Amino acid sequence: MASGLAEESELSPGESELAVNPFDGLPFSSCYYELLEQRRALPIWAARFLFLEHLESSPTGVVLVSGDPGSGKSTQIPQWCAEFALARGFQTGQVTVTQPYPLAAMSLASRVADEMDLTLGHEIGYSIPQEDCTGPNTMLRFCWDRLFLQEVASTRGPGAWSVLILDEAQERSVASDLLQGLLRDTRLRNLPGDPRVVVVTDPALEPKFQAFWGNSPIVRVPREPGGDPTLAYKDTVPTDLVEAACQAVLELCQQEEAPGDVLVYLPSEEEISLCCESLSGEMGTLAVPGPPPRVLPLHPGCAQAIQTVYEDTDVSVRKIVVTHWLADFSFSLPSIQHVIDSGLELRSVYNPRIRAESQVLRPISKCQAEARLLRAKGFPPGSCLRLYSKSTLELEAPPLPHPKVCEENLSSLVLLLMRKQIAEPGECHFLDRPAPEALMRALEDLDYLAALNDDGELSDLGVILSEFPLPPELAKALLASCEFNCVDEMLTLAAMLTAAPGFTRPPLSAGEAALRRALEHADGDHSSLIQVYEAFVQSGADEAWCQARGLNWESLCQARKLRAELVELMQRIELPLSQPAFGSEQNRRDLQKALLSGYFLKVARDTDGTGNYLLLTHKHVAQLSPYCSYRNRRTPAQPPTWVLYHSFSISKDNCLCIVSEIQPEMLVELAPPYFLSNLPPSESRDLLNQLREGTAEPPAAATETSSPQEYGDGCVLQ
Ligand SMILES: Nc1ncnc2c1ncn2[C@@H]1O[C@H](COP(=O)(O)OP(=O)(O)OP(=O)(O)O)[C@@H](O)[C@H]1O
Repeated sequence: MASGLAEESELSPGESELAVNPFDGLPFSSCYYELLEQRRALPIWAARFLFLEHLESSPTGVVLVSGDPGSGKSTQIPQWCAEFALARGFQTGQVTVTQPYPLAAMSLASRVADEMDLTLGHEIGYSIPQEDCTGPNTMLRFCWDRLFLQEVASTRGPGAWSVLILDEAQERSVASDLLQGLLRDTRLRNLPGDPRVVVVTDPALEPKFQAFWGNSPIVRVPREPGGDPTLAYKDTVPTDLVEAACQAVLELCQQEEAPGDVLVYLPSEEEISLCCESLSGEMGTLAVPGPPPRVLPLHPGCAQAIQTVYEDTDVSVRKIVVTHWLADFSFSLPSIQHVIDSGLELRSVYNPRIRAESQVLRPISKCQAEARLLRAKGFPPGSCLRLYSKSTLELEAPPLPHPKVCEENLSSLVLLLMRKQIAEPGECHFLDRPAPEALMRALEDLDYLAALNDDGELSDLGVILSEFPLPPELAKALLASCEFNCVDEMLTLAAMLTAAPGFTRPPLSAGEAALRRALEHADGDHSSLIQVYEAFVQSGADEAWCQARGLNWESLCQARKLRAELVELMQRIELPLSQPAFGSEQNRRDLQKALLSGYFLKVARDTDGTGNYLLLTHKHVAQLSPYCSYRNRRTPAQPPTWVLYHSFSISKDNCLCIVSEIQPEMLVELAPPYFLSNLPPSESRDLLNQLREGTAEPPAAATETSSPQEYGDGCVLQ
């Protein structure tokens, strides 16, 4: 086994002056030994040899690891697996660690590179959307799990691996569940190179994974000794959670006997921002000895700023970290002494019946509540204030986190699964089966998009769609843009819809609103997105330019990277690019056609001019989102009758987001005929069928701007 290496890295400078790093052959730095001391103090260190033994001899090739948050699983297991793989000469490739959140993959790679005394981007790397920080010599890679699933299913990525670590399996991300489902029947021990799989979880999920993985050995990390935090509940849930959380933080900061950093859990990113704004205002005026506390947000939008939550440059400054579900398991900050837990989470849940997303505010699971409490454990023990009652937790909280596979739109994942099964046909065992309706809906949507052939198998078009890191309808629109000669604009749109989907934040000031209005395009929200992107690039990707317009600079930078990635992908699979033509009348129509080729499932019609749009597929009524550019037009401009929308949300309001006008004739030309026949009976469907049969009078709006023959060139890809 790899114990030779494992023992070697236990040496300290006094024990061996000549100890060299086995991964790069260089002597260890003093920083390595400092971090080694910290690593040895982690609860998981005691389980090191047991883990390596099981990794060597597991009869199934799979090892389960279960331990509390902060016990050292995410940082130590990958290093031990790298030692194991090195001892076998990395015969079948690198060690890959999947993470459910890109931010965690990035942050862990940086920490592990330091702990191993290696270079980030060389021996240690990470792959997250729009950022591949790896090199030809990368032997340990942290990867967003969805990206890894995409790599496994398609032709991209490094292919084989020596050890695959599925970390944070208790988060129940769709990709992690699916990867386990695909791997369960793989006889790892019979594969070339004898690869290994490690599944890492919180103890609450241990029985479930143990039952799933049969007789695979399990390593239980002993719980850290240390006092339990004092736990307090609120009798009633406060009406204003942000205010209650701020109040609790301020009270803690004024107590001299309660030093230490504070972790605040709120339901959503919006509340995190409000809380940080409010606390930052208060901190300057707080009568506390020493420097004012530092308020830090922690959510997926924080990107590069993430390391600041770990930095300990000045221990005399108290840190207040404000976060949500992201830090339930993935971010362990040892300096935390106090936790304030709102007990709620805002999650996006997909309803396949009406193809709608809704933002659901719901109680966190008991398992998450326990993980949050444990953040305040230690010497001396800290405190945890739950902004809810004990009976709320006992009666309303589910025992375990919800499996995401039961809450997401599955069309992308079914596409990848079908792609994978072409190469290796077999069954996917679900840890929890998605509702049959969700799977059927996903298959139906893929069929309409022509991703399936007559036998229900993946078509050639489906294979190409699965190569794109985009939802199938957007990938289809991008492919259609090759037919309609507007690839340049559709690339921008695909990148913007994915990374920076629009004007979702209201402008803050009149000046900001005026600057932003200048970016709105007469043709609707999709063209506005292209216009915003082009203006952003022209500004030299200037952060101040974005700020002045209330635009998210980081999202726009992401969009730029994604666009470049998509261009590369198009070139690799030899799809044609086109010259920019944004703004011309021809380009406007081409863009509409390409969009409709992918989004014909998302069309709505205002039947009586009141702003109530009837969705064609579900007879559901919705309104334009308050941020839709058509809503801001001065009278007498009327919102369009027929629209195509990017998403439909049924949370606070019933709204269509990112909307552009279309002509029904175009829909008739571009949607598959059987889609139109399958629509539920409505006046709109009758009208479309009449148009198809050539028996309808074109609506006035359509005759004004377009002639029927303009829609004659149907999408060949269909
Ligand atoms: N990016 C980082 N920078 C600095 N320290 C870090 C970083 N990531 C982890 N650590 C530290 O490493 C230690 C072990 O954390 P680790 O993430 O390995 O625990 P874990 O058991 O995986 O917990 P979790 O389930 O919360 O991820 C903790 O003390 C943590 O503060």
